[in-house]
Amino acid sequence: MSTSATSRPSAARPARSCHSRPASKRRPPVLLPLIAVLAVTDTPAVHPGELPTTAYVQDDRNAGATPFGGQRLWAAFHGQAGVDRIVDTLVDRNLRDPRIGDIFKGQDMVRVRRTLKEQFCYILGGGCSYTGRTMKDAHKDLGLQQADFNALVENLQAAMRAERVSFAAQNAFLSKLATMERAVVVR
Ligand code: HEM
Repeated sequence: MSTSATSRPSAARPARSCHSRPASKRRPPVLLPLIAVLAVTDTPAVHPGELPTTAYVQDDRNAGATPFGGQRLWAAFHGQAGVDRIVDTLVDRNLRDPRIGDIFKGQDMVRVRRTLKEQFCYILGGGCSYTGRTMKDAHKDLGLQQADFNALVENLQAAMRAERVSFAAQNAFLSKLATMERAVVVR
């Protein structure tokens, strides 16, 4: 078996390492600032069937409310399966609703469904992470009015009723969402 001449550093052209350059000629460490910027602006992964969004910092606090402690609310909403049904009913009702349906048309409803499920699970104490944008950012270009907010709340109440969530649990959850009104509605 012959040894290939190319596998050895040639005597005429000794192998070079960047560390052998004098410090003054080394390339500037461009990767370090790039990594620092990415850590702050954090481009979230694009999930299957969803459109990319502009970069934002992912944080559970973007959900807009702190989670309930314990498992009481999570159980009252029938866990993940119950939350999935409620969000699907809510989104379907919103899309069919003549008062607010047009606001949702043409939006990335795959993403809205997914992030709403995460947000509800997070707030209800189901232990999910919320990966979406802040309520202010997500709604800033929609020009939403109080009447739009009220229509969505009505649809959510109907979805929770259909899931047979107790009125006490419905009201506890609605009180968390009420605090987001200022971030969602334009005044
Ligand atoms: C407390 C009430 C509300 C909550 C908790 C909520 C929650 C959310 C969430 C989690 C998202 C996705 C965020 C993301 O993409 O990162 C979203 C987006 C959206 N929401 Fe809401 N929302 C509320 C009120 C409303 C109302 C009243 C309307 C209209 C009637 C509305 C219309 C939309 C639309 C159209 C989007 C998609 C925006 C886009 O992708 O640019 N939301 N909302």
